[in-house]
Amino acid sequence: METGTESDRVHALSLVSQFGERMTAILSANILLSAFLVFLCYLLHVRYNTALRAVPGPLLASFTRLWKVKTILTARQELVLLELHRKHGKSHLVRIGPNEISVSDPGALKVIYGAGTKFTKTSWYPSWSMGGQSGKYDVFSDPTTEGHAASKRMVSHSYSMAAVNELDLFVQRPVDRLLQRFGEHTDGGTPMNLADWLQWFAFDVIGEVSFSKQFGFLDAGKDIDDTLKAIDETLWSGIVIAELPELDRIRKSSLFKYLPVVGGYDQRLNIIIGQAQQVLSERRRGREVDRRDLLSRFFQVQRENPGKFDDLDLQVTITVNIFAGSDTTSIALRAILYYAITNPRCYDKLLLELDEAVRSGRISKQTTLAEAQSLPYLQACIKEAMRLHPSLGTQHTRYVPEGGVVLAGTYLPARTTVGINSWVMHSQTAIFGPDADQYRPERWIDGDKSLMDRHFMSFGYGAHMCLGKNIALLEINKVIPQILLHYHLRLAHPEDGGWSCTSHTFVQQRKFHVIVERRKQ
Ligand code: HEM
Repeated sequence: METGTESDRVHALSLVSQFGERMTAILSANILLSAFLVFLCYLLHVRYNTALRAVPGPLLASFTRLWKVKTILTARQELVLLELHRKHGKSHLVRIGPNEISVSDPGALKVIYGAGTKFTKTSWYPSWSMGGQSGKYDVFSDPTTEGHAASKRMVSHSYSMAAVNELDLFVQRPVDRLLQRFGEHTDGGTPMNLADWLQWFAFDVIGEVSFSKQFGFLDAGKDIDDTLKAIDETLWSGIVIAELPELDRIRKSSLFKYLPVVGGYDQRLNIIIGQAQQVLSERRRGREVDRRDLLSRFFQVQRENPGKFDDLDLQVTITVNIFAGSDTTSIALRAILYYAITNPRCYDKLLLELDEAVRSGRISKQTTLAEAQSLPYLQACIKEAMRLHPSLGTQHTRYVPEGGVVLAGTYLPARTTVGINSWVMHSQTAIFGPDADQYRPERWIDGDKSLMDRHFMSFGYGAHMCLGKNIALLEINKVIPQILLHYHLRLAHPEDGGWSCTSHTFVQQRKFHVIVERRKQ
């Protein structure tokens, strides 16, 4: 009897236990199912409960910003955007994030970026702050209209054409050094990798014009202390943080450095910030310079505006020059030379114009900006290369202001992120002609130049137009004619296209090897 009771109890206990296990399994399944349904509802909400639902684009992009991050990590985001706009051409809008639209409508350019616009820079920008962990904004990273305007007021005069004209000699020094380096590659010398040499040149120029001190890349003929490698890695980390600004908020955490791609961002950024700090302290300690470089102009701004432009302002302004002004310019230089030498008809025509200008005395040995700008075909070649290969591969993103906006016939509510990519705008056949995807400098001579100029975005647009544009143009207009007049260039490896490109923020060209021959003068 007792034994029977015991076995009944064991049986009952086992039933209870089985029941419990089943209930736990059912509950777990229910919780999982509920979580899945909640997640599904969230995704559907993100995808459809918005005015953006009608805008075409990749399905995944409408659910998550990770689509854009993935696209960036493919290293040719501008080509992906180009392809999407080709596919959805009629709409002029492509949804590339749950809350982000890429715009190709030429009419939207003025609306988004034009004078008096209420569109503001997005959370993409602050993570690029050259103040590093101090959080101090520079003129590029400041997302506020007021902050940006105040910084710009302080420094813009130093970048004016009048100021830049005084920088001619600063640029000539690195030009001379570069020409010498070209000479070392002639007479059966090894092909010259212009991807490297033009980057070293552009960095040395920025050193000269900013603080009268070259980085020394042209002398060393190499990336000293892997500085440029560090900058490149910083750009990779920077763009991922810019796309996922949540990461910016945990940058100060001690675990941040262990994250893939973004970890070590500040340490690398500090290499550039450190260079600017060193230059500043050298000058404060009395290093003499006999010329008016940008730093001496910024010191003057500081003296004339006590309390309004402190040392940190000065430091971020110098740092942003290095960051924004070097790679961008070298990319433009590579593009100008690449497209010229790979299009023999244009190359011959350009050389004819340059040789004739020398013969007639229109340009001097150390070509000045004004002289170069008087040569229409050279200017057309510069514009056309910068149109086909803009230095920045990113969208210049802005928030739609209060009240929303109608772009390309679609209403977009306030706080939608919108942007135009210069690669996409420059491919618009309505503006640049049916052969917009071809290199044809003549379009800038026989086409509607004014219309094309109004849609040329390589230097940005409107209030945030590149501050260093005049400096970049000075560099380009001095060095390109001088190289072409002295040396004949041809691709060393035409069979593989002559270069390869990868883009993070900038669309960098690599392995641009050329055979250099001295030209008969
Ligand atoms: C060919 C060379 C260059 C190109 C293609 C270029 C391109 C650009 C573009 C597209 C922007 C606007 C970005 C945006 O709105 O998101 C910009 C802004 C800027 N660039 Fe350049 N840049 C070049 C050279 C330089 C140089 C040489 C400097 C400095 C010495 C410089 C300093 C700046 C600064 C400070 C800004 C921020 C302007 C603002 O937001 O008000 N850039 N640049």
